[in-house]
Amino acid sequence: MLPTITAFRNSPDRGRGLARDLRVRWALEEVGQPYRVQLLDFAELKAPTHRAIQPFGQIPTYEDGELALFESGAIVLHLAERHGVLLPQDPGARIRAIGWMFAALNTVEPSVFELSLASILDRGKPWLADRMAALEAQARRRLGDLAWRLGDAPWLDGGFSAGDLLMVTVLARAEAHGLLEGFPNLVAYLQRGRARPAWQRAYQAQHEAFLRTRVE
Ligand SMILES: N[C@@H](CCC(=O)N[C@@H](CSCc1ccc([N+](=O)[O-])cc1)C(=O)NCC(=O)O)C(=O)O
Repeated sequence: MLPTITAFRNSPDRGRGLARDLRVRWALEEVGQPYRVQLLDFAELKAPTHRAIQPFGQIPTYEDGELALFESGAIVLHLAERHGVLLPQDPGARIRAIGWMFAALNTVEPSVFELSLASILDRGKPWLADRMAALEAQARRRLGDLAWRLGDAPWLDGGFSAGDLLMVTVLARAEAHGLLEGFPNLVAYLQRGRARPAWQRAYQAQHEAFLRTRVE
């Protein structure tokens, strides 16, 4: 029985590769694990059956036999550990790579996601412009720190790791907000991630699911 993930039916990102199942699809492709996808609409997301696995009523989830996981970062970590890929064997390098997973999800992504949220929740509010300016400045501070640390290196710490996989997906959202302007090394890093055949297979699969299920 193949592992099964959940993803959006008729994704609100309109196939732009921003929904968080992409990072799980990418990790599955990197470790060479075939998988099934259960596409959910918003009502199914919030149904008790789905909430039994994902208490917040979101995608993605990952099921494999008795194992049921939520949190895209945890699923990527599980796949990396189970398949012995995406994380170095050396204990010090391994925990540093896991540290970059946390940095992607806990330090960089929040400032970028906050911008996405404000542009939706505060749309039309008189304070939107000021709030977006403040959020953009905060996000660009984080991205500037990341750009400085990455420098001209191909990946964040040695070879490509699960930390890079998550960071690349965070930068894709930053790019969608125009936040990578002025950070050419982050643009190159993002493109390097997207050039990986596993990313391309993952994106193609997610995009095809959108095209099959989109409602105009
Ligand atoms: N921390 C969780 C967060 C998962 C999450 O945010 N899931 C979102 C989809 S990916 C985030 C996302 C949403 C929308 C777009 N978009 O472009 O429209 C892009 C990404 C979801 O299910 N949202 C439905 C809900 O919360 O009710 C994880 O990493 O797994």
